[in-house]
Amino acid sequence: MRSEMTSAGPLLEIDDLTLKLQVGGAELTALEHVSFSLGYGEARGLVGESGSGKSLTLRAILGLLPPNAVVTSGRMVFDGAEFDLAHGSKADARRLERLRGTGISMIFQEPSVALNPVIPVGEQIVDAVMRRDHLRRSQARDYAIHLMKLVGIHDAEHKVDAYEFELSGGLKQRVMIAAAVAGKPKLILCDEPTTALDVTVQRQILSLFTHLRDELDAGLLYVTHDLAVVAQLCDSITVLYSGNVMESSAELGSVFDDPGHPYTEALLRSTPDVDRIGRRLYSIPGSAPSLSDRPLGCPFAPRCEYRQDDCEQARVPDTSTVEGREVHCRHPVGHESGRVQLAKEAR
Ligand SMILES: Nc1ncnc2c1ncn2[C@@H]1O[C@H](COP(=O)(O)OP(=O)(O)OP(=O)(O)O)[C@@H](O)[C@H]1O
Repeated sequence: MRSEMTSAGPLLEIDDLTLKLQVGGAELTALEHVSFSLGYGEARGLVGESGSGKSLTLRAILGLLPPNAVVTSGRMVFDGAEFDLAHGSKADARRLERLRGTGISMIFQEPSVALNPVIPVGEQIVDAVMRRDHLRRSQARDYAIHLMKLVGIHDAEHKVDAYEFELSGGLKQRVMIAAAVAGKPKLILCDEPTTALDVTVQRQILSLFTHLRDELDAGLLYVTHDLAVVAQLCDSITVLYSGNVMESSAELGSVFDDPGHPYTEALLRSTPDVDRIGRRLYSIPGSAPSLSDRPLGCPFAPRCEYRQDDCEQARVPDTSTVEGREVHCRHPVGHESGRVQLAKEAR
């Protein structure tokens, strides 16, 4: 567990982020009162099924939202500097822009989207280095080659002059990781960076992240739907469902051992596990609501095995703390006798 606070507080704090999307004349809520924090050097998994609002959360942090998105509330503190995400001034937008690439970097799911096809990949890393350090171009190139080696590109002296179309998917992703760390960011946002890769390369990239965490001491906010990835890489976890935080904890192990929210418990049960080979994998019944069809009460209630009448009456409780972590549920798993045991047996 490497989560650390400085006396000034965490590296990143997101507080009460609510985001609406204008779609066909309607205003749809995509994120509702989302809050979490990340310590210096900490890796937090931001987890949830497709459409739960993970990418929009990252985009809000970067200030790169789609044109039909409106942040109606939200405050961000990054490395001691405060940003009003809802009513940010032009000066705030310029401060956020300055953070991109130096204070905060992003690694995307699909590297081809982020890499420029007509500029050699090494040049793109050099540009990122020079945004941060006032080096001569030849020095920046040497540093780019060093970074390419750091991310496991063997013949970096040659690959530095290659174009992205000449590289395999795994190598492209390594180049993008090198470009993302070139500006020595304090925070790296990762949006499912291994999803587009085959399983063997996925594993290599994940161990690269583990290695880089030791080298760089950067905070990592890692978006994924895969709890096995979170288990390998992260210290802490925030579980999103339909734009709401369901459960959030600085202690990943405690959530995996005793999930507090029925949704977290269902996600864990539906994660493949080598110990359970041959046993049928649980799948959560039904599907997540669309933005235009969010239920009045807890959004997970229609799929929840433990739902009670009051779950469908009003939104999820604002805060409910169960043993040091936030669980936004009226009837958390383990709070009623026998629940934890039942959940464990089911897993
Ligand atoms: N610009 C947009 N206009 C309309 N709807 C949008 C827009 N961007 C995102 N959405 C919707 O908002 C919801 C949250 O999207 P988001 O991309 O954040 O989900 P996600 O958790 O990252 O999903 P995935 O794992 O599939 O990438 C989804 O229902 C998505 O379809």
